[in-house]
Amino acid sequence: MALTTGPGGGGRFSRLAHDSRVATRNMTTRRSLESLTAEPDDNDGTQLKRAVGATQLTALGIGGTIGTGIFVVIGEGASLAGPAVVLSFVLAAVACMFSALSYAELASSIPVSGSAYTYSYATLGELVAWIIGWDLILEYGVSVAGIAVGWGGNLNAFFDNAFGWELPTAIAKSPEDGGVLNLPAVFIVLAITLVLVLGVRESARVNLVMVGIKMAILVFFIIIAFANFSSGNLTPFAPEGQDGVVSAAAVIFFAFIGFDAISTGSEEARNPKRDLPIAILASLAIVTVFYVLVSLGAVGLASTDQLSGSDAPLAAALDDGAGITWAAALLSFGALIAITSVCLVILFGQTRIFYSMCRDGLLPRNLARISPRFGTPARLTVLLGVLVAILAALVPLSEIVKLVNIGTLFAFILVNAGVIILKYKNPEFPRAYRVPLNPLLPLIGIGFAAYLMKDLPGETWLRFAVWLLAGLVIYAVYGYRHSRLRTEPDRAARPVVGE
Ligand SMILES: NC(=[NH2+])NCCC[C@H](N)C(=O)O
Repeated sequence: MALTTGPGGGGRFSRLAHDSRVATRNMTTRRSLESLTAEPDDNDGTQLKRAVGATQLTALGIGGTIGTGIFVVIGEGASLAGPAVVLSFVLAAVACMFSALSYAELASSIPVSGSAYTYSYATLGELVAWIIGWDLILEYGVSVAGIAVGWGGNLNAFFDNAFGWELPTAIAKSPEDGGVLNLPAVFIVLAITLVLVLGVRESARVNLVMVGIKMAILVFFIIIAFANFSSGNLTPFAPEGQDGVVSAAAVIFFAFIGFDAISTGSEEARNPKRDLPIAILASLAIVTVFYVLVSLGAVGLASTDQLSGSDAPLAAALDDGAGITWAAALLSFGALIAITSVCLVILFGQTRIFYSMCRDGLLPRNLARISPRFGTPARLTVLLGVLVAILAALVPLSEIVKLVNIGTLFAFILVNAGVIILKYKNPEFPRAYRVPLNPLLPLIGIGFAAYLMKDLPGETWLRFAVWLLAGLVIYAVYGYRHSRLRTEPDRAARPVVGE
């Protein structure tokens, strides 16, 4: 699976064999679709094994998705929407569905790693590719910081429920939440960074086990919740009305991000054209069923105040709501495992995307150098790990969630646009899976993403604008001039390894 091989994967290097016709000095320079998808013409010994089937890809999607959102962010959703947070989950799922169709089409048609960054290099040109790559750094890198903060909250819930003891606030919360720094969040990020540097051989089977634990814990929660369901908790159902439901959906959206990470495993898929669409759509469907049942159980088990006042709302629902402390301890332990796996998958995905951008020359290429000792891009992994750890130490979760959401919704818009562009500009390009009713469904996908984006607060928009602006400046002073597609058209396809 994605994590069993070196980042960037070897196969794509040769597959990106450069098409010199596109090497114009132009920011709309595109990679040709044919060169992206052609079979490799040389063998450098790093060809990824196409060994992963639909089930394991689906597990990768679920593995990268179920985590902080359902275990933690549900609390903020409940504070915005009340028990109607269940409807927010449904709304966020529907919004994702349309974009998932577009991801399915692009992932099956351009089954190389790099996800939306690669797709937009092919369909929308280099400038847009850079913007989306920079945006994906936000989506992946920054979200790992958020996920780590959620991990810390569940660690404390576990200590509390299992031993009746908690880490002091000063070292367990960000300054904005009344602490000094969030040490558990730093710990988990650095631990995962270390594992990634050492060369994580996270096999598809190990991922399957983690996903199994996650799902078992959630089934356990659903059973206990429905057995202790008290319908009195459901009133008033939607205290903030429709606005509350939509604002909560814009935040809850975070829980659904991750099915897109399947596209980073594209190169390892045995039968990408068939299996990628299946895995993307199936994992979203399975996750949705779980989320709706879990959120319904949670709002039946505990009051809105109990859910929204906790760093680990599901554990709090079992403890404060139903008074079953041992179940709360078990749940927070399960949450730790669940969130660890999301963290690992997403930080890995981040190093892979960053690596692709370095390799393409849009970021410094020497950062992408592979450590001969570990066989991983150690330098880049440590750099990213340290940056993410600093962020995790200081920033409160709810800020990170909103920033990640706006970035991801923006990526969804570009992916939907890519599908529409592919239909008109490259109509004859072979596609194994096509979004039905193109351009209608991708347009609906864009509409939903914009709808949720507009519900995020003004300061989130401001932070996002600053992020994009910083990205444009970096592209202007660095990426535009160092892009390999432009500077070394003939070598752009080669790996950085051994340089
Ligand atoms: N590509 C990403 N940003 N993934 C973040 C996944 C977050 C995940 N859905 C969670 O609730 O924990």
